[in-house]
Amino acid sequence: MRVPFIKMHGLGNDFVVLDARRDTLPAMTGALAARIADRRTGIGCDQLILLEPSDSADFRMRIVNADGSEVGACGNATRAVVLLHGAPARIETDGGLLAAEPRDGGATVDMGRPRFGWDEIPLAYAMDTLSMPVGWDGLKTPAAVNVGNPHAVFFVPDCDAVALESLGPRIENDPLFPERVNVNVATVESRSRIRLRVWERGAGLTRACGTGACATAVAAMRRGLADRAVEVVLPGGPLDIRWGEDGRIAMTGPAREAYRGTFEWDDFA
Ligand SMILES: N[C@@H](CCC[C@H](N)C(=O)O)C(=O)O
Repeated sequence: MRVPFIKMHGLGNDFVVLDARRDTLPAMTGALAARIADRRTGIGCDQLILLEPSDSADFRMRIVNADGSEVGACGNATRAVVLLHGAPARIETDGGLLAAEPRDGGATVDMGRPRFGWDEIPLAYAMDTLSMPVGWDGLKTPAAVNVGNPHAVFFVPDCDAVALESLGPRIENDPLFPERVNVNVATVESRSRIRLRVWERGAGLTRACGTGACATAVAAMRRGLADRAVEVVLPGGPLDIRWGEDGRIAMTGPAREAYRGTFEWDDFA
């Protein structure tokens, strides 16, 4: 069976989007998604995105990491799919209901309210999540935030100097995080600008992570390091993050369609 796909990205965090609202597709499995995501033998992407019909929203978005794990949130993909939708949309995800609207070649997404309880991250045992009393080599006392998915945020003098390729997978898979974790290293440059690199759970180093930008901005604001509106600059470019008085996070940034194609489902099944 030949299946159409759309290749999209948000600041270089790239996606293969399959639209099962229109095309009837066989069931997606983690192994199949991982084969499609493979950059040498598949189409290649950080996340596979499946759009499906929804009873409670305009459509449902499923998010599968390159390693085949299905997860609750992806900020960059949310901007990409609302751009594709071409109109304001309510989107059902495993991490909650999101409202998003296209804007200037990108989108603004209401990412909802962050959660800070140790069991909501989740962590393996109770501890302070604003300044966790733990460390891995030079990286220590992270903040933990759940924005539909789990994040650990480390504030460091220079995020470009951190060996994230080696520390990222160690922290991601530490038993302290029973559902693994996305690892963020951030440098606060001013009260309105933060530099950020992210080792993503299930995908490794990516050029940008929307939920990572939200988690980092909120952690910096809670620690009194930043104002309620910040520019978070990732290797792929900047995102505008605002944490409203109502507790909800608004993320604004670009998204692009790169190209469209088809593939033979059975080649990957
Ligand atoms: N790229 C994403 C996050 C994708 C999911 C993440 N790797 C996880 O496992 O939670 C973003 O833009 O937020």
